[in-house]
Amino acid sequence: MTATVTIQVQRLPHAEDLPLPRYETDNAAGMDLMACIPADVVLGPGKRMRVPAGFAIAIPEGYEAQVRPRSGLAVMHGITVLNAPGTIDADYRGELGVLLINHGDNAYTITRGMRIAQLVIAPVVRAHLAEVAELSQTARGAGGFGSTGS
Ligand SMILES: O=c1ccn([C@H]2C[C@H](O)[C@@H](COP(=O)(O)OP(=O)(O)OP(=O)(O)O)O2)c(=O)[nH]1
Repeated sequence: MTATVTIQVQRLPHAEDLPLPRYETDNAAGMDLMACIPADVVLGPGKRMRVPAGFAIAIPEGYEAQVRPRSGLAVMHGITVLNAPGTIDADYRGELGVLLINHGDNAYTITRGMRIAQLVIAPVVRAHLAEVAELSQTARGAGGFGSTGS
């Protein structure tokens, strides 16, 4: 059984004709985000842009939202989320933005209402940092970045 949480959403005036994000299948983890742009935008190879999503949300304390790429756009056109996963904080009340980048070889046209990314709601654990002079020993120690081979 999947946990659910209620999130208040405010549709912004420039998004009145667009649907709110929704889960496309019964068990989808992410709600698709739409491009809330007034007119088509051509994203050239290597170019990036902040695409407004047309709404703001109030995430309950203890949760975050993550802006993640859509695999279809990535595999077919090289379009992805530059800062994936984008972090939407529980105390953010501004319009959600999707930072898209074109890693493909061709220009890609983003149209109003196009589903450009997905929003995943996740629980947050906050850390209390306890400063110490030395950390506990482990077999790995400081090994990382390929230390175990390929
Ligand atoms: O993909 C994203 C990432 C962030 N945000 C919004 C919500 C988030 O809560 C806020 C701040 O994001 P982040 O902490 O990643 O940005 P920052 O560069 O550290 O800016 P700030 O100093 O405002 O925290 O911007 C988005 O709309 N989309």
